[in-house]
Amino acid sequence: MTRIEVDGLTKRFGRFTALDDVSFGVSDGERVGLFGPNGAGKTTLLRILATLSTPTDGRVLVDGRELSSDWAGVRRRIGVLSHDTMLYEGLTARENLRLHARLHGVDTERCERVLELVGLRSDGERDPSTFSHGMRKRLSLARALLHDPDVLLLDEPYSGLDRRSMADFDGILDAVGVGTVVMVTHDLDRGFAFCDRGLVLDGGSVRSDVSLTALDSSDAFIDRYRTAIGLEAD
Ligand SMILES: Nc1ncnc2c1ncn2[C@@H]1O[C@H](COP(=O)(O)OP(=O)(O)OP(=O)(O)O)[C@@H](O)[C@H]1O
Repeated sequence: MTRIEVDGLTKRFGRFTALDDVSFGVSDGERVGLFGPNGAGKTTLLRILATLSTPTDGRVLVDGRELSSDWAGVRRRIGVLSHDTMLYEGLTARENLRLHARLHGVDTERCERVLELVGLRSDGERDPSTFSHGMRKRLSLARALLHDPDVLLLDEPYSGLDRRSMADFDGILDAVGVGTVVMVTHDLDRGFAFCDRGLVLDGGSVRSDVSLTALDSSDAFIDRYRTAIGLEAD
């Protein structure tokens, strides 16, 4: 089953084309990494999938629902972890989650479940401004998971995390069992380990669509990545 269909997506900022006629599908349960150099268009693409930005041309369907005509229906199916942690200062971690739960019509009991999932239950009464970077990321992930989404969209989930926290983060995602994940990352090794498939973007276009499960090492992927963006493979 195709969860996400991206069809002829173009995004222009004034005269600048950030995404140029991008098309691909994401199957149910697939973990897709969006890779590419700075300015490739990765975040622009993820923000459109997340309904945080609208395309200039083309369309996106999630479970057959067109994003532009059923914004709220699509939004209910997706969880988003972006650079903006969307946490309110002055509220405890638990209060932050409860506020989001109320705003999105989610049973507040669910807050305890997601705090447990991300390993923060015993820190629920703390102000997130006193949290480490990794803890704040996990709390943001808890918020993204509150409404039990079918699709998770993650923008640079590993940035600022040490290797152990990265592995913890992957472990949480495995435990949560969200089927379909689209992740932007610059970490080719980590992306290779987590994702089934990698789309390499450059200059607003998909340069390569790589089955990561078919490759036997991240080095093989890094070679494919370098070739896709016009760098010589080692
Ligand atoms: N709001 C905006 N107004 C004008 N240009 C923008 C805007 N947002 C993005 N761009 C441009 O679109 C291009 C793609 O940006 P985007 O953030 O999607 O790249 P990226 O692949 O995520 O890069 P990075 O790896 O550096 O985060 C860049 O050249 C960027 O300057």
